[in-house]
Amino acid sequence: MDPVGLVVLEPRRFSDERGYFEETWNRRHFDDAGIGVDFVQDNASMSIQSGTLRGLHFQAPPHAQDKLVRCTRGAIFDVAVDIRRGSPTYGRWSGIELTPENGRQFFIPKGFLHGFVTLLPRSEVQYKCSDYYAPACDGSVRWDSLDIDWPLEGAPVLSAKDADAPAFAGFQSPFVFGDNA
Ligand SMILES: Cc1cn([C@H]2C[C@H](O)[C@@H](COP(=O)(O)OP(=O)(O)O[C@H]3O[C@H](C)C(=O)[C@H](O)[C@H]3O)O2)c(=O)[nH]c1=O
Repeated sequence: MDPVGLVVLEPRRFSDERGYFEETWNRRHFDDAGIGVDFVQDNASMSIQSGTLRGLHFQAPPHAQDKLVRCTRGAIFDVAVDIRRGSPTYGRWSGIELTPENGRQFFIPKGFLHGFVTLLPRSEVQYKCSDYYAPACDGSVRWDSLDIDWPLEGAPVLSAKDADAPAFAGFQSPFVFGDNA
């Protein structure tokens, strides 16, 4: 059972002999789907090597972030883990391959860990956030301390921060299921 709250979107793509056009973000589509969210910050990251793993991260309340993630170059395997205490899917993960070709976007609400591993060199990820960067609220969990099937061939490329992240065992989540803090 996939964690409740995660949404995969595939914006409509208008193709013609020049290529394609798509609306990558339209607030009406979220409103129509009953997802009330205001994004305030766009992020982008590029990872030189395939097998680069960024995560698993979250921002704690009062600056928790909903995220809308897409891959604009290369390919990534994007992962979200439910860390809302009391959730029927607490600790469960869901992963999806995002590429410029499939055009898929992954909506990850507050209360989830987020991370991804790149599947091709020089992969670029762009994602919208519903709150500003708040380093004092930044949190992380070790990428390999959950039963996530990362599509990796060997050890990932990690930042020092991610290499030293605490394990999920004993993690005290600041999120409560049903509390949209
Ligand atoms: C997230 C962020 C970072 N920074 C600065 C802080 C560092 O000096 C530098 C690199 O940050 P970091 O190593 O945390 O970047 P990632 O490892 O890609 O982390 C991100 O990747 C995972 C997958 C996420 O979902 C989060 O958005 C975020 O944690 O950018 C900023 O200035 N603003 C920001 O919003």
